[in-house]
Amino acid sequence: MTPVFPFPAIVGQEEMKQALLIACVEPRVGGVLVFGDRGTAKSTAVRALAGLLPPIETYEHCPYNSAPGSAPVNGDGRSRGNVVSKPAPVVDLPLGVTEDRVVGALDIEKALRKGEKAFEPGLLARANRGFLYIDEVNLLEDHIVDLLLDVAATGENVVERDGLSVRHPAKFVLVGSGNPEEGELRPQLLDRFGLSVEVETPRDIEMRIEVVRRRDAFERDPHGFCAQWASEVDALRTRIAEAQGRIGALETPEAVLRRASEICLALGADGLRGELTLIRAARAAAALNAADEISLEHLRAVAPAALRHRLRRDPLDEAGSSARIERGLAEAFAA
Ligand SMILES: Nc1ncnc2c1ncn2[C@@H]1O[C@H](COP(=O)(O)OP(=O)(O)OP(=O)(O)O)[C@@H](O)[C@H]1O
Repeated sequence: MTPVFPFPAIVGQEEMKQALLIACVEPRVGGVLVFGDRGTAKSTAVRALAGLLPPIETYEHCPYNSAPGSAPVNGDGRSRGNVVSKPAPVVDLPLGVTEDRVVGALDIEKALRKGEKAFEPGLLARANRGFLYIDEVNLLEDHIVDLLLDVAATGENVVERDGLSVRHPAKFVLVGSGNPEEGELRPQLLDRFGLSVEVETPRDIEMRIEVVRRRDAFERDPHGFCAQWASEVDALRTRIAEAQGRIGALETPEAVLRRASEICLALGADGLRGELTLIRAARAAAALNAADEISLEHLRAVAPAALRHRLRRDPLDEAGSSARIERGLAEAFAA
């Protein structure tokens, strides 16, 4: 099997990498949106994520990636096989996918052949305990995005139709990428993604050369290239695992809570998802930095990703939401 391009070998694109790491450490931040130019390592980064998460223990033939010792989903009597260790799943959701394929449906073949009412699990089952990736999420039908966001928020897929009543765990981090020139997401959907990052084609010539050099080295000898990066991948994997262990004990000082609300008020963010995400993301950033508590610096570092998609459009401000956030943050932190 050809290995995937290693995460730490991605040149630059720091905000995207940081947002994905935060989602690994704290999946409750909600999904991550990665919008920007084509060919800027968006899908490369998502595929590399699997290599950063600890493998999952599950049953060999379990389509839901159930944890060992858990009861079979809906009392399914099929043999699940032995417990094995598998890489955390990264499941692609293709455009034009049907709702049946996403949530699962009645197994027609079984229904016709044996008259049995069995459930054929969908992509949400396969993504359990991993990542669900939608390239060109802005081109996906709204009702599918809506459904995915619901399941991502609850961690459970409930199917009630065709005489079926099935409920199974579907805990995954949703990552959507797209190019805004090809269409935008409705604001209602935007707001329900936890973090949103912008990726741009690097203008720095050294950076561009480094991208080509690394990609070329990877394509010539994928195994050799991955071996060269193995210690960095290991170090990052350990950092994530340690952050996951540390995050529950992190304190949130009053000053940080207050500043988060002040920033959201000053920027006019809609609703309170902004504050909630800001604090969760800052806590994950602090855990990744092995800090004892969340600081104002952590808050500042994650604020653009947590808030840029939650600002009301201002038709008179041509600078765009990223520039508005930077201005707002500069004012909030100058105080
Ligand atoms: N910063 C980078 N570091 C390493 N490789 C990069 C970088 N930017 C682009 N690449 C390389 O460019 C190619 C295209 O990247 P990728 O397929 O991830 O793009 P994408 O952003 O998902 O684009 P699209 O939206 O068109 O699918 C890959 O071979 C990838 O390795």
